[in-house]
Amino acid sequence: MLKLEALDLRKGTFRLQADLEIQPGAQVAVIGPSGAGKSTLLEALAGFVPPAAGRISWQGQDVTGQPPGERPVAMLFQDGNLFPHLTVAQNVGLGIDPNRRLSPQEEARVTAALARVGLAGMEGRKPAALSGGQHSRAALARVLVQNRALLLLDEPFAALGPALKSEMLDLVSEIAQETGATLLMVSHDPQDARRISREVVLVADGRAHPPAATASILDSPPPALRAYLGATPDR
Ligand SMILES: Nc1ncnc2c1ncn2[C@@H]1O[C@H](COP(=O)(O)OP(=O)(O)OP(=O)(O)O)[C@@H](O)[C@H]1O
Repeated sequence: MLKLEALDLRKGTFRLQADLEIQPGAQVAVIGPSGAGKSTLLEALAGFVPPAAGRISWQGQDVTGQPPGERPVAMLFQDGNLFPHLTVAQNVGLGIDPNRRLSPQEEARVTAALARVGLAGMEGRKPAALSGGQHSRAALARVLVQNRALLLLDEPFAALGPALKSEMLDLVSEIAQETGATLLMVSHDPQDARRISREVVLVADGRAHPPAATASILDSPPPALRAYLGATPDR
């Protein structure tokens, strides 16, 4: 499991604390008011924000001091971050080797990942020749080839229209189930949480709270979430 013990994260005067556990294979939505620390939490899990105190462990192994590349973590960002001068296959290959020197087996992994996300035959295209949804799929393939146990998604599909977003969420959820990966997804849309997550980590009031059942937290939100949800078109 993913275990955060007395974790204390700082960014300037901002402070976020966390004491929680997430079971392997869980698909958890991370929700909370703007500026509450959702991205900070994911950045700390990925190794980009060294904690001021506390411990992060995965399957009993302390990863608190591990550099990002050595953690069992792959992260998908909102803009997908594809390099415009590289082909789709080259962009995905970066997930395996930043220098893009791939063995034939690794090339085959890239091809398989592209097929899995519905981009078979588009290996040689440049990102400019992809639609928004295809862009997201390529970015997801790059995460897939990394074969990491923890997938962190920071509002990855916010720029897509509702139908496309639902399609991508379902694809991510299916892939996570197939690979057994544990999924943490920041979202501003409660419907995203309802769609793929049975559990929610609420980040509010300086704390990332232990996972709670999605339906119960969204149906009767705690005060810290109520005002924020009131502004969203959930109900
Ligand atoms: N470099 C920094 N120095 C000081 N404070 C920072 C820095 N970066 C972010 N913060 C503050 O840290 C807090 C948490 O930011 P974070 O991006 O994690 O929030 P969030 O919940 O992801 O917000 P949003 O939903 O708006 O994306 C915010 O109040 C922000 O102003």
